Amino acid sequence: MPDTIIALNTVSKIYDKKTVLKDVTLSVRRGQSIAFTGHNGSGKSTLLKLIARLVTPSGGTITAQSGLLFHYIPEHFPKSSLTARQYLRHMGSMDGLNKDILKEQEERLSEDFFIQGMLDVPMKHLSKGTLQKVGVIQALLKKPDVLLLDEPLSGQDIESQAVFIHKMKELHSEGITLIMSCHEPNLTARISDFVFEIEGGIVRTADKSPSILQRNYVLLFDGTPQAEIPLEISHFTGMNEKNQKGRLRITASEHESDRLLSLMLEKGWKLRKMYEDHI
Ligand SMILES: Nc1ncnc2c1ncn2[C@@H]1O[C@H](COP(=O)(O)OP(=O)(O)OP(=O)(O)O)[C@@H](O)[C@H]1O
Repeated sequence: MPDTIIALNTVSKIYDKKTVLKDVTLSVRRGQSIAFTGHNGSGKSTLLKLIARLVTPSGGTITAQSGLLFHYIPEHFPKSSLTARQYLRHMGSMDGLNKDILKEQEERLSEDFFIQGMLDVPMKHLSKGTLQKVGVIQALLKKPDVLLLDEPLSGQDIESQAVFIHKMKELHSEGITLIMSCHEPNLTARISDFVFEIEGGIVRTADKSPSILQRNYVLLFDGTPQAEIPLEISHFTGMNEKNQKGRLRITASEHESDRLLSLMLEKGWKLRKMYEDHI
């Protein structure tokens, strides 16, 4: 296939005589966003590690276009005494970034993920969700061609998930190839072009249910002193008036919610809560 950058051909992985993955054949094209779902222990992490070349297959072949920069974000980070800032500076300089660019990237990305206040805390004291954000920030200091993420949404609160989904969509639109594992089918449906399910060592395509894609969400925003209501959102039907506490409640379709979130964050609002509208 012309745009194929990674190809797995009848790949298997056996651990201690147990077959975890069997005859996996799939190809990944440049710029695709792919998710693997499956029960605990089904082999999602193993498949990501095989693609990242962190483990070797027991059978079959994995080929990748030469010169691609891969970044892999594990599900669990080692607990380190380094602060997040020290870790990011160290990893960024290993990536060959100069000090000024590194500082600018670190500031911008930590703002995007709302972790500015935690950059000087030793990583051993950070929560799983915050460590995952540090991992994503590190992976984006120098943009990779392929970003592999193991369970990036687990351990994140709803606000962080929304920010994360927004960021992944942005990276996808920039042409970065995204390959992730995820437990949450409604979240994978929002980020991924293709969802694969792993069961009994077999990898097969899973349906992206259309009903998932037509949900409505209620978004509650807190205003900051500079917050303004973006002109572009005047057509949103479920919008109430800014109340005395400077809060705003807006209902948006699944399709519109990412753009709405992006516009509101740009205009100085903070997402307080987001939930599915069942009415
Ligand atoms: N290094 C290893 N040595 C032996 N067995 C392993 C090793 N790594 C993974 N396994 C086994 O392979 C199977 C698949 O593990 P894997 O971590 O890939 O699953 P997963 O789908 O990512 O699970 P989870 O959703 O819990 O993260 C499990 O039975 C696991 O115990």
